[in-house]
Formats: sequence, structure tokens, C-alpha cells
Amino acid sequence: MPLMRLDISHVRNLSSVRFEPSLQVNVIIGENGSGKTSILEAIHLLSFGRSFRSHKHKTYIQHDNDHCLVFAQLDQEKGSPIPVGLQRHRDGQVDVRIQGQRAQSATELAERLPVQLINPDSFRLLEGSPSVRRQFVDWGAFHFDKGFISAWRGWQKALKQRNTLLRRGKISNSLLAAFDSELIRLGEQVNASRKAYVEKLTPYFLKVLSQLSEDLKVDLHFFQGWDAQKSLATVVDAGRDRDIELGYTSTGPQRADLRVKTNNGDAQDSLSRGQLKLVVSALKIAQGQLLIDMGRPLVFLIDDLAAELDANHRQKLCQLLASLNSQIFITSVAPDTTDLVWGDTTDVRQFSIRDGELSKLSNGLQES
Ligand SMILES: Nc1ncnc2c1ncn2[C@@H]1O[C@H](COP(=O)(O)OP(=O)(O)OP(=O)(O)O)[C@@H](O)[C@H]1O
Repeated sequence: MPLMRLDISHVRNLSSVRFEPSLQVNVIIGENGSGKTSILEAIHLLSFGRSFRSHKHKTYIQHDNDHCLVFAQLDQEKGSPIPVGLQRHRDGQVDVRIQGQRAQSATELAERLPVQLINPDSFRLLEGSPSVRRQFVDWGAFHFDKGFISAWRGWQKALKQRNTLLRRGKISNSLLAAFDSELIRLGEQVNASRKAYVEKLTPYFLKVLSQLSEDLKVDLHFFQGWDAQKSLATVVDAGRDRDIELGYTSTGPQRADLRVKTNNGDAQDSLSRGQLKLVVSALKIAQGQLLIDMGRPLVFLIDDLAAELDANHRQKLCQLLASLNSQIFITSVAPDTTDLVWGDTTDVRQFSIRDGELSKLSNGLQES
């Protein structure tokens, strides 16, 4: 659901920022350190309950304040807006409210406010460890398959318990086998959701990528974490003695990966920075597009859209984003890089930020 109104208090240098974003494109322009990324961070915080910049909540709570607050009104096509808010205290306490009621779980807001982030760190999706790509697939599977999250949680718990037993040693093959049935059952379920999701995502990705660049040829391959011809039960059975020796569970969905390949090998080894940015953007936009087609509008946060891209590709990316008909927040250091073709029908609002103070720009001029 898009954000109709946003109130941010005490997030980094944003003491008190209130604004009504466009339901389509919002461009936030400011110099380095002005607070642009902090606005995206606040929206991310509201959706995920955590920042994309740091796992330590104390880093984003404004110095000399004991809490930060992000409040928004979520637009519903039919019906009145839904007020949602998140308050995070310095002592770690978090209070998430939806329509005045305390949220039952941390995922409740993520479901109502799916957020897709494209930032300089997104390169990690290609260059980072498989865990980053598993997170990407799991985010999609979570939104795609209602049963995924409970299977994933149960499987994680079973895996942790098994690894604790293995680490402690002194466990026999037969005793370990008694613990494995839940791990196998839930692991197969997690794997089936991931596979179904990647199958659905792949054509979206190929289409989006071809819109961004006609000559980039890249393919997705899902590696489930073990030989695809064998069941998880078979490989867990066969690997039990080895796991006892190693002290951890060596095969299973915890080894899964989404491999992104060109004709010349792994994308991250053969493409330029700009091309990698196009691939990462295509993956994230494809993920968003799939969700939109499922009737789940989402919010795109794009930190420094212009970086790494030439004018032609920036324009293509903007046109594609505008065509998604979603709410988008883009940051930029300079107005000229955002002066892009959005199309006459797109509602574009530009904001300027300086020292944490936000003001709306009208036709490139600051409103007094
Ligand atoms: N906990 C905090 N309390 C107060 N101010 C903070 C805190 N953490 C960071 N800051 C300041 O808040 C500002 C945050 O800026 P932000 O990272 O949002 O800038 P930006 O406009 O995205 O910059 P850039 O273009 O360099 O990425 C910086 O000036 C930083 O020094």
C-alpha cells in the first residue's frame, strides 16, 4: 500500500520531517549528508522493523534522543487510510501499531507495506555470499506463498537444534536420525516454495532486463543446496556420518543459491559496474512487478538512481519504474540527474533536503 503521509521523528538528522508524498514518483534532492538516505531508511524501518544500513538500532536513533518514530497513513484504494507507526527506543524496545492496535508480529507491517530497495549495497546481491541471494529469494517466497514463513521458521529451528547437537559431538547416527524427520519435511517445503517462486520470477526478470538493455544476456539458475535429482531425505541420510564428523549440517536448503550467469560465467565476474546495476535493478523490479501482478502494490526505494548509469540507461530505468504504477522514492545529489522522462501522466513530486529539513519543490523551485 502506498504512503499518503509520512511523519519521521528523530531518525538520524531528521528531527521532524512531515510530508505528503506523491502516490507515484518522489524525488528527494540534497547534498551529501543532508538526510536523503535517512528518509528511505525511515520507510524501510517502518516496513521491516530494521534499517538497511545498520543492525544496531542506536546508530539511527538521533543523538540525544531516547527513541525514534516513523508514522504513516497507508492508502487503500477502497476505504479510509490505515495509520501505522513504529517507535524504537534506545533500550531496544519496539512498538509497532496498526490502526492504533499493537501489531501481533514483526511481519504484519511488512505484509501491508512491502518495500523494495535498490541502493549501492544492492551490488551485494551479485557480489556477496549466497546468503544474500537466499534472502532475496526468501523475501519473494514470503510474499508469494502464505505457508512459507511458518515452514521457514520451523526449518530454521530444526536446523539450529541439529547443529547444536552436532557441535556438542557425542551423538550417534541413529539418535540424530530421530531428529531429522522435521528438518527434512520442513526443508522440502521451504525448497518447494523457493523453487516455485524462482520459476515464476525468471520470465519477469528476463523481460525487465530486456527493457533496460537489449544486449545484456543473463540467466538465472536456482541451486537448491543439493543434487536436484535426489530427495532431501536421501542426502541427509547419506550425509549423517559426515555431518557428525564435520560438526554441522553440510547439505540442504541452507546451501541454496540463485546463480546469475552470462555466457561467460558468473555475472559478477564478467559484467561492468553499470551492467551489474542494470541486472540488480532488473532482479528487484521483477520481484516488485510480480508482487504488483498479484494485486500487492509496493513501494520502491531507490538510493542514488544515477550512480553508475549513463543518461540513456537512467532514462530507461525511469521509464520502466514509471510504467510499474507504484510509489517510488528516489534520492539524488543533483537536480539534473533526476530531470528525466517520467511521462506527462506521472505525478512527480520533487523535494529538497538540507540539514534534515525537507521542503517541496515546485517546477524545480523551492516553495516558500
Ligand atoms: N544518530 C544520528 N543522530 C543525528 N545525526 C546523525 C545520526 N547518524 C547520522 N547522522 C547524520 O545524519 C545525516 C544522515 O545523512 P544521510 O546519510 O541520510 O545523507 P545523504 O543525504 O543520503 O548523503 P549522501 O549523499 O552522502 O549519501 C548525516 O549528516 C550524518 O552525519
